[in-house]
Amino acid sequence: MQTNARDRLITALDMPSADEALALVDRLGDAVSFYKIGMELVYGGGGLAVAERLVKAGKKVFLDLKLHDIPNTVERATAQVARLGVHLLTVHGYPQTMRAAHAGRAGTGLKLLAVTVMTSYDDDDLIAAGYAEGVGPTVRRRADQAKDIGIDGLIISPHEAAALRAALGPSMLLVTPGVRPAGSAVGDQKRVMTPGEAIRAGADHLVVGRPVTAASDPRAAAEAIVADISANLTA
Ligand SMILES: O=c1ccn([C@@H]2O[C@H](COP(=O)(O)O)[C@@H](O)[C@H]2O)c(=O)[nH]1
Repeated sequence: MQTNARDRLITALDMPSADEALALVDRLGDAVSFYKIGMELVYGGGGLAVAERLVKAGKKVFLDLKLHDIPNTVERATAQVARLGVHLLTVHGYPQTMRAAHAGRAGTGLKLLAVTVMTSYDDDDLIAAGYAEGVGPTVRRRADQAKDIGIDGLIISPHEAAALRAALGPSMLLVTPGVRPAGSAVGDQKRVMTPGEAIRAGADHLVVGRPVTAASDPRAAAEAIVADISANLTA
């Protein structure tokens, strides 16, 4: 588990271009030590180069590609991602996919996170997608399967963190998007908590995008989140 409050915050660099992403990184300076790079920046061009540049600059990088394909493709793609030197990679929490990614990262330092149920989903969304069990049991099933396969951590919402921490123990990394500082817009997220609540629930890392990237003063927004994390780590 990470004890440094600043390293608990992962800022999502959801930006359309490498230039805009790097300008934000400059603005955030030492307020942010851990970045998430996802589909927008990768598909917009330059996301993987930004990832390598951040790693060289001493930042931690989480590549949020949410891999899901046939096992051969997932295994080989994971092995390629491991060559970038990033710290974390997401794959969807399906057993076949998780096993393939686990094989693909063998012998590397890359850690894998399994996406359980997207934080923009509630029970009705899952049922509409054909999963009649709802959020809680589906997250738990995927979490247990991930642990059995040897996956390092989970993408969950803060709402599931306390129960999973109790069930899975301290070594499973619990990474929670769906984090909103008090008073900030929830947007398309449905299972949310504040940074302090998420930390108290047992999350290791909080993923925060728009509350930082869309803030008029992103550095101040990041510092306020780190302060909330810090206050609740020591409480
Ligand atoms: O279940 C999930 C999985 C991934 N995400 C990603 O986290 C950030 C959240 O951004 P906000 O702007 O703070 O909502 C974003 O990059 C998502 O792709 C998630 O939200 N939920």
